[in-house]
Amino acid sequence: MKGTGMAAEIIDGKAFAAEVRERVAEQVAALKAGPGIVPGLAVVLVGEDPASQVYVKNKGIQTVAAGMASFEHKLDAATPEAEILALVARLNADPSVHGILVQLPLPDHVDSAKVINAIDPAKDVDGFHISNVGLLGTGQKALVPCTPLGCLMMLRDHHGSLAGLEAVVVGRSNIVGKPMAQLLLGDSCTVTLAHSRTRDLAAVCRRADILVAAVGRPEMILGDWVKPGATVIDVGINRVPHPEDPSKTRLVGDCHFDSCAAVAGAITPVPGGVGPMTIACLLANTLTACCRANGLPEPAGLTA
Ligand SMILES: NC(=O)C1=CN([C@@H]2O[C@H](COP(=O)(O)OP(=O)(O)OC[C@H]3O[C@@H](n4cnc5c(N)ncnc54)[C@H](OP(=O)(O)O)[C@@H]3O)[C@@H](O)[C@H]2O)C=CC1
Ligand SMILES: Nc1nc(=O)c2c([nH]1)NC[C@@H]1CN(c3ccc(C(=O)N[C@@H](CCC(=O)O)C(=O)O)cc3)C=[N+]21
Repeated sequence: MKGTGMAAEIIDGKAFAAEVRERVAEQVAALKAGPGIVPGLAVVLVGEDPASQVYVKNKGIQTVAAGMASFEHKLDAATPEAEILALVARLNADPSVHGILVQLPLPDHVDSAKVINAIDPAKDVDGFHISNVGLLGTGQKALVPCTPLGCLMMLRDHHGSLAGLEAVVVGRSNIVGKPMAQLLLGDSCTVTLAHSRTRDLAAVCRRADILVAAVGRPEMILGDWVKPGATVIDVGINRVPHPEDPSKTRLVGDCHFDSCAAVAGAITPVPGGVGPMTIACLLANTLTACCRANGLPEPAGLTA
C-alpha cells in the first residue's frame, strides 16, 4: 500500500473517549443512587495561558456532564508558592474533593515538584506524585497518569494482548514518556525509551510494533520511520500556522500523519486521538479515587 495513500485503520479516540465517559457516568449515577456519594474533581490553574484556560474549561464541562462535582480554582500568575501549597492543603482536607489536578506547567517562581508532592497521593488523579510513580514502577496499585492510561486503553482495545510486542516510546518526560514505558512493560511489551540523545532514531522507530510519539515536535516522525503494519499512537499536540491562512493555527501531532498512515496498520489522529482520551481518563481516575476513598469496589475496566 506504500505510496498509494492510506493503509492504516484510524483509531477513533474521540468515540472511544465518549464510551469511557459514558461508563464513568453510569457508575457515578449508581454512586449517587446508592450510597449517595458525588465524586468531586478540583482543578487548579495558575496564570492565564489561553490554551490552558480552554483545556481547563473543557475538563469542567465534561466533569459536570459525567455527573461529578467540578471545583475550579484560578489563581493569578504571580501567586506565591506558599499560597498554592495552602490551597492544596485545603483540597486535601476537603471530603467533597476526591481528585486534585494542578495544571502544568506552573509559573517559573513555583517549584512544581514541591506542589505535586504536596497533593494527597490518594487524590492525585494525574498520577504525578512520587508515591504513585513508585507504585506504578513496582507494579503496585496506583493512580496512573491520564495520557498514558488513555494510550494503553486504545492499544489493548486494538491488539487484545500486547505481550511480546516491540514498543518504542519517543520522549522520556515524567508526564507521558516514562509512565507510558512502565505501562507497556506491565503489559509485557519489550520496551525501548528513546529521546533527544538516541542515535539513529529512525532505525529505532522502525523496530516498533507499537510506536508512541510524545516529543512535542510537529510532524517529526515520518512514514519511512514506521514498520509496515505497526500501531502508531501520536500524543503530540502542536499548534502550527495554518497552511492557507497564516492568521489561523492548526493542530498537528508529532507524526507526519499522511506518510505514517500510508505505512502503519493503525494510527491515532490529532485532534481526535489521545487528547480526548486523556480527559476521559481523568474522569475515570476521579471515580476510582472516590471509590477507594469510600471503601467501595473499583470501577471495572477503567484502571490499568
Ligand atoms: N494528548 C495529550 O493529552 C497530551 C499531549 N501532550 C503533548 O505531547 C508532547 C510531549 O509532551 P511532554 O512529554 O510533556 O514533552 P516534554 O517537552 O516534557 O518532553 C519531550 C521529550 O521529547 C524528547 N525529544 C525532544 N526532541 C527530540 C528529538 N528531536 N528526537 C528525539 N526526542 C526528542 C525530549 O528528549 P530529552 O529528554 O532528551 O530532552 C523529551 O524527553 C507535546 O506535544 C505535548 O503537547 C502532553 C501531555 C498530554
Ligand atoms: N496537570 C496536568 N495534567 C495534564 O493532563 C495536562 C497538563 N497538566 N497540562 C497540559 C497537558 C496537555 N493536555 C491535553 C489534554 C487534552 C487535550 C485535548 O483534548 N485535545 C483535543 C483538541 C483540543 C483542541 O482543539 O485544542 C484533541 O486532541 O482532540 C489536549 C491536551 C493535558 N495536559
